[in-house]
Amino acid sequence: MIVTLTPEHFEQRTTVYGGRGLFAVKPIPSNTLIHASSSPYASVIYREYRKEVCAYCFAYAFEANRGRTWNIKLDPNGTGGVRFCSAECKDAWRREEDIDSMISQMNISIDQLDQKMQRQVENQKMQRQVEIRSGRGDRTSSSSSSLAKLNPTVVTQDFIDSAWKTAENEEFTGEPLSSLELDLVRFLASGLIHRCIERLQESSETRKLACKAGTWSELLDLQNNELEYISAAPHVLERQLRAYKFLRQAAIPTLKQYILNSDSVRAILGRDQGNAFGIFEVDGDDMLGYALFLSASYFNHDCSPNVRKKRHGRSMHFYTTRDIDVGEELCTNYIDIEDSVSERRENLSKNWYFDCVCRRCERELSTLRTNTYPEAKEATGIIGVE
Ligand SMILES: C[S@@+](CC[C@H](N)C(=O)[O-])C[C@H]1O[C@@H](n2cnc3c(N)ncnc32)[C@H](O)[C@@H]1O
Repeated sequence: MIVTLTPEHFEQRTTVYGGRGLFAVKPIPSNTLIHASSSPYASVIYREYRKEVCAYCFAYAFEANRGRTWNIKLDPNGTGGVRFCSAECKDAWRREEDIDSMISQMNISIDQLDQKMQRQVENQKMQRQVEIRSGRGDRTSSSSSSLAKLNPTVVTQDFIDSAWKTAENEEFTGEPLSSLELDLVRFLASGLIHRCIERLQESSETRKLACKAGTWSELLDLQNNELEYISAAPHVLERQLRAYKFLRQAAIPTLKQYILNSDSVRAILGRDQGNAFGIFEVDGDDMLGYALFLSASYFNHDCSPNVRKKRHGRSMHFYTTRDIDVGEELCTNYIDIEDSVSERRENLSKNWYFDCVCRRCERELSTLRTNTYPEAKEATGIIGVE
């Protein structure tokens, strides 16, 4: 399926190295805005930043407000730490995002379950100490995860499927979620809420607003990196399973149907990795959270990119960095392109799970090989500097 993008400057095509990419359909001058992805489908602001980042436009208080937190709260009690930089942002968020108050209700529910888990663990610890002191308990912990029991040597799709199937029948137990896991729960909830709104209000005006972020089928059309990601970082699966089980327990009634099985959650998680963008300060380096912008997920990476991205409030904008010819692929950079070729390739392989095929890598690798093995150049005649 081809996603609807700003059609004026480019089209989506299959690349020679596999997968899809965006190609210029006409000459484009440098510094042209070629695409704006107006709102994320799923997003989260990290817990530690929630009082300092506007929930709607992602403005960072430390940039604009000289180090103070934002004081326009979602409700007078500051429920869920959701804050805004202005009354306009609060209104827009309520109108466009918090349809039927779903986000507000989910935030409250997540916080309540988290607090309940914290209290339970405190009580269990106290109980245990009493038992140990009175000689009735031993000092070893009996908790072990279902994942540890499966103990894979190589992660396969079967292994992942079976871990998720098991989780579908398990209650959330054990340690309370870490901040990272709670952020993941909120990220998943925001995506599921968009999906729910799309279903609930298919014929209304509200749906049009909600769909600024895109549709569920557009999300499903993104590249799914579940196997690559879990193979590279198997420990992450446990974090995902815990987030899913917690979410199932915390979900408000309207969301329950989307998490009875794990399909929807896995669909979002599989697209998160390899497609999500960091939400950075506009003019700084702090990463405040992350977001999935569906229509912006077709720019491939190049170590000499011809497109740069810049966040404008809630939207992600893409500009050409030089004049572009018809037929050229439009690429951004996913990583720091000041790094050496080895560092870049290691970063892309470890964190993005692909071997970069860009011309700059090819050229620099070639130089590296020639310098390391000069005889290779003589033998083949094909390795050399341009
Ligand atoms: C954000 S998606 C880009 C769109 C993707 N090509 C698709 O078909 O959906 C990132 C994925 O594209 C591929 N990709 C992007 N840049 C690449 C590059 N320079 N070399 C090889 N593969 C690349 C990788 O598979 C990567 O995980």
